[in-house]
Amino acid sequence: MKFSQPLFETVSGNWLFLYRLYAASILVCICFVFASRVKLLPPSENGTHRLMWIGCSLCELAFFLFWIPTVVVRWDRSYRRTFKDRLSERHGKDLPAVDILVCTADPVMEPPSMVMSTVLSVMAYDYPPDKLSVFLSDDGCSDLTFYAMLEAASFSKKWIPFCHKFKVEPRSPEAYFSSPDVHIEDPVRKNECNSINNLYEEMVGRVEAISKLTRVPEEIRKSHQIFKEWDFVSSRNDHQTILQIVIDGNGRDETAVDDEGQPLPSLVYLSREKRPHHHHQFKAGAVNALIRVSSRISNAPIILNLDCDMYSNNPDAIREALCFLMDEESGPKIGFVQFPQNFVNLTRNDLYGSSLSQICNVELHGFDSHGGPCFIGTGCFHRRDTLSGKIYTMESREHLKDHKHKRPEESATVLEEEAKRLADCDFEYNTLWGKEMGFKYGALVEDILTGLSIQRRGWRSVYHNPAKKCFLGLGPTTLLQSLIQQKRWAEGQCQILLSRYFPLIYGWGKIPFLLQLSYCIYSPWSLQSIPFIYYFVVPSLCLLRGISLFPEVSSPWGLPFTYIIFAVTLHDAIECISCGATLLAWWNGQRMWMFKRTTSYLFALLDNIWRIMGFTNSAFAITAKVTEDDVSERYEKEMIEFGAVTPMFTIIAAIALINGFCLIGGFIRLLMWSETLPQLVMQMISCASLVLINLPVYEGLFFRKDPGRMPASVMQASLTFSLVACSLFTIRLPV
Ligand SMILES: O=c1ccn([C@@H]2O[C@H](COP(=O)(O)OP(=O)(O)O[C@H]3O[C@H](CO)[C@@H](O)[C@H](O)[C@H]3O)[C@@H](O)[C@H]2O)c(=O)[nH]1
Ligand SMILES: [Mn+2]
Repeated sequence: MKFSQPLFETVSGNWLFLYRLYAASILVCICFVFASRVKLLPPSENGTHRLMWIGCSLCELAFFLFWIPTVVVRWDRSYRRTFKDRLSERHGKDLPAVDILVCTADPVMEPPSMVMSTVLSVMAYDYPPDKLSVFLSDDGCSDLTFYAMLEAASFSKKWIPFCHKFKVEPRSPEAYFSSPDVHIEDPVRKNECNSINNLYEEMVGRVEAISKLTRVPEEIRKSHQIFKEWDFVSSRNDHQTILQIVIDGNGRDETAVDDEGQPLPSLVYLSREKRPHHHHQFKAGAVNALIRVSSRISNAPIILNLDCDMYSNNPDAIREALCFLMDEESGPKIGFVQFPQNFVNLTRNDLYGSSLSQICNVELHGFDSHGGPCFIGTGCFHRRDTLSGKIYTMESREHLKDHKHKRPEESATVLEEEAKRLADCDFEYNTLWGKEMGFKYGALVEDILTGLSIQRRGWRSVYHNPAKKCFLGLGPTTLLQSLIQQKRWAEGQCQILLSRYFPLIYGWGKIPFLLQLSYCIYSPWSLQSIPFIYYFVVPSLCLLRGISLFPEVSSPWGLPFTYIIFAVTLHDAIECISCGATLLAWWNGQRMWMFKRTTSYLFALLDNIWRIMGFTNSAFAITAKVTEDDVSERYEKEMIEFGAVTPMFTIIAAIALINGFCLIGGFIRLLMWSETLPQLVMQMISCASLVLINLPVYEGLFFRKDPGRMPASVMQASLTFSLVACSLFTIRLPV
């Protein structure tokens, strides 16, 4: 047979038997823990003690339930490898067209110069330019962002041929010119590089200068009709659709060529209509408008979805994805190919645990082995069919190479007029958009929900994590930003958990059972807040009164507890380090893990309760991609940024202080009644580790002088709260 060789291969993970052995041993110990909880239950005359004990047992039951899906995703893991040479041999330049959809939403938090670099990085893919179209959705409806696209369009005429000629990498000009180690020997290249660098700097200078004004200056507005549209914009949430084909590329317009005479990719700017009475559905709404607009303008069978900060770091990424989608055998069933999210702006020890490294390097591989990764919003190639609601069946199987792609013949002006209507508010009324078609509405993690529903329609997905990172973006750079992002994710997951889309119900009989269980690793995030807060506070408080909540450490009943804590911690550290993190990064990750559970997840839960009771609506808080200079200086130095007044920090500080007081109180007690030591050792250790991990919090409260310290009001509130809690607990409630 001619095409007997596949375009990719799948291998299973190594060392899995060790993991399974470890998981089994934990399971056995969990059984003993539960047995000891029942066996050693304090008698009913010890009211408080009994109550606290039962509380601990319930928490442990919850931990056990949360733990199950983490084992499921680690049980088996798939790794993929592609054969791009076979793809080129077989298909040459006869490759499918690709539409790249980029979303931006705020010219201040997402600077136009950054968006410009992302757009340029994908325009410069090693891919036939007549097959590439880039669509930018601007939810900020900013004429500055539009102006940046005009600049990007003219710069692309130089940038793209330069990239192709010298095989430049990465293809984001911002990333390329900022990396200090561009040793170039070749004098011709050096010259060209310098002159392009100058052009780039000038362009960024212009864009940034204009960004400082609130409006694009008159002389520029005069040169482009389209700027008149902004005269009708009342606000970013109340305006008509603005759509412009900035480059009518792909060989349609003879003048749309680069400096070497090669056709340019198309570039389209869209700001969809928004009206106060109409729910715009955040990113999902923006992407759906882009899907429709792109279907009219270029209608490529493949769609790449990107956040505006996620630039392409690998010029071959499209071919990587095509090795799956175009595979003769399994290709037609693959609905989407997900790449990991990687970040360029992390500190060495990943201060805010933003790297997602365990999710991307372990868990998603587990998803993949159970039927396919979830969709994580960015860095993902979809078949257009999956986003138009199509169901996968053996009869409807279509090979991409047989796909007949027809580019519209109409002029750009006609296309603009027609496509514009597709982005109007009322276009979606009484349609299946947001339900069966496009990205799904109704959850702040529209990506997870969308991916799940695609898989439910019979498609499978593939997770591809090649050594050369394909997409690089920006993670949050302050503690508060990070906690707010985590809150949005947990809130979205909770929305899914409480809806009919809960994977165990929605996916029942439609997707593999293990995949359903894998999804449950993230759904209960917000619910985790309650038992963890209990566990971080109550056992420590109990030290003050000498109430023992764990078996004696030296007794046989104490052994399973010690083993679980020791083994779980060790496994987590090993896993984290094997994903490339430093030991300190792991430690920072533990702290963030705790902060998230006590604040982000708690507020996500509360917001969901408010929402169900009808008080609030959920909102998508965008993560800022820029930071003030002094803040980013502290970030570089890995000093945690506490300088904001927020209930989140009050909770963090209060828990740290309670544990600090309890540790001191516990010591004093032990000095007086040393015979109670064996019963309290475990609580002392847990309290001491909490104090240890919270050291930067005490520093922020009492020792730092810089603006990143805890604000005085947060300190007062948390001190009052923790003192009251500790004294109330010590004074009365007889045991
Ligand atoms: O009303 C909105 C809000 C956001 N965005 C865009 O959505 C993207 C993601 O927003 P960001 O603030 O960077 O959020 P993250 O938490 O980093 O995003 C992650 O989580 C989101 C779900 O919460 C997914 O949609 C994203 O793809 C995923 O990268 C950005 O390009 C925004 O411009 C819009 O287009 N319209
Ligand atoms: Mn982001």
